[in-house]
Amino acid sequence: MLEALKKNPKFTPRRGPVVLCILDGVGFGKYADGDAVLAAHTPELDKLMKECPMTRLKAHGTAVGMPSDDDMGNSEVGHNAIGCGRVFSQGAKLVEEAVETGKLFEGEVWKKLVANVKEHNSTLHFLGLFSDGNVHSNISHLKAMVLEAKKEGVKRVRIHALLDGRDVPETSALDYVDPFEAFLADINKEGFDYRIASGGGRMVVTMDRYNANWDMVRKGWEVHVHGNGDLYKTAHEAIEDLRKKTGAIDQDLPPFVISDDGKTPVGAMKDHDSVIYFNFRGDRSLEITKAFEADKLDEFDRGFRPDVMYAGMMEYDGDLHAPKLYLVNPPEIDRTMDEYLCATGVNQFAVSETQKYGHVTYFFNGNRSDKFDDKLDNYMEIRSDVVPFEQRPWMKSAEITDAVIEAIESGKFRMIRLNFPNGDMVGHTGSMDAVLVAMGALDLCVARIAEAVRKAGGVLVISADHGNADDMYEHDKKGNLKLDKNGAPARKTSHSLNPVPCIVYDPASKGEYSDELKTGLGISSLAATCIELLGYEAPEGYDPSVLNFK
Ligand SMILES: O=C(O)[C@@H](CO)OP(=O)(O)O
Ligand SMILES: [Mn+2]
Ligand SMILES: [Mn+2]
Repeated sequence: MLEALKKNPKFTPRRGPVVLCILDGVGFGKYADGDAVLAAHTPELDKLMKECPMTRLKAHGTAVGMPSDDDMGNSEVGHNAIGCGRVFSQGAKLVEEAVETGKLFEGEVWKKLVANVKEHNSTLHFLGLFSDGNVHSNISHLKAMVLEAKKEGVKRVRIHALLDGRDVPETSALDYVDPFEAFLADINKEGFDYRIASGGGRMVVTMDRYNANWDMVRKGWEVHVHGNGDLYKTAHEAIEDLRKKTGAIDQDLPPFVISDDGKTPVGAMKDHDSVIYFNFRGDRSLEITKAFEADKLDEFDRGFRPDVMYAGMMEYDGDLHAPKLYLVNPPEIDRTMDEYLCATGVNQFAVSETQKYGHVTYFFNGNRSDKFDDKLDNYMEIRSDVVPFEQRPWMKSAEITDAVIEAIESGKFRMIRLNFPNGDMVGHTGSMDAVLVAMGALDLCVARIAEAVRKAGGVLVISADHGNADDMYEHDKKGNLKLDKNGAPARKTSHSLNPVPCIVYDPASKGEYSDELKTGLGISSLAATCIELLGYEAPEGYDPSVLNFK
């Protein structure tokens, strides 16, 4: 148990709660073209930004523990940093180091997985997100593992490729598949049998999160494990054909299976195979991990369940200890703000809809699914619709707002945190028109929350975990707008490298801190900011708050 937080002598807390509102994927754009945050009708946000103390926070690259400042931010690293008030080297960086130093291959788990296939003359399978987005995975880690498998004499490797187009350009799958096929062909010249065996778009198969839509996992299981699905000779052919048939962008392409003879899948899993799920990020790894590991599974009927040795790239959940075997230790994120507030007896409320529910709970608490205190931690999930979000860009923003206002008015909670997914989830669809509606809906919700905070005599901190809606069009390295084949702006579905706002709306302020907030900080400063506004001193080692006390 942590020690209780110390009272901050410079600040007496307000009568009402501190409300931390995370606008997922809402940053300050670099280019006016495609900046839906700038273009949308958002009178409330505009007013708050003009009238309240405000600063910009870094939300990408090394400011959130990514390997370099060329890496965009994402929800995991963002909410980890916001929730624990410090920056830890994150999965992308830890795995990169483990691969580069060779530590990954010296570990017990790698050795066991390889020994297993050598002993049984069975197959080593790799399953994961097939891109270099560095949000969930990096294909360079896969390549290094494939080369090491070859070096260690593994005869047969099968790769199950989840197509991205969400952390990388929306129709870039062949830019990864074609060179990889050439890479495998070179290995096979030396007498090995290494193949891509199945795949599908990441928003259709396997990578569901927070129990939003288990049918995605069932569909993935069918093609990766059983080899049941539409058969193609190569992944290249599958992608081209499925694009033609559906018009879908990569993340939404249907599943496919590779077969040489049009009957037998090349990579169905068998007893004694080894399986590595090579994504390092946990939210979209936990369900497929459960499908492989659980003795009893209620979510879908697995049919034949081969007795495989399964390992993840990382431990995805520190409370569930899932998966049982993993290759790289996760960051040791401790002393989170939620845990400190529990130790101090502060009643907390966290809410979002399904798509981001784990962001304000599991990610916020350092990738732990349990509460720190059953009484003081109050979490609410509002079920997300299972629809393409460009068709419902308002998502559940009104319902989240209702819940937040009820929590404020109840007077039960000193600290309230929420996540509005719209800027991000709609941003990922690439639809500018839908994002404009999403931002308009958010603005109405922010106005309602601000009013409730004012009435309750509380403080509202508005910020974000990374950008997305602020960068809806592709630009080249010189900053010129890229056009698609029809001459329209090329749509961008991924996150951005942009900073995010930090607005402090404190209508009951007595002027204890300056209107000029600190500059040059990252989103890890939000924890200390909230803790100070609650009337406590930030714990040792926390990154500084944005407040300049007088
Ligand atoms: O949808 C996701 O999994 C990621 C993008 O890969 O987005 P976020 O980090 O905002 O959750
Ligand atoms: Mn996010
Ligand atoms: Mn996102």
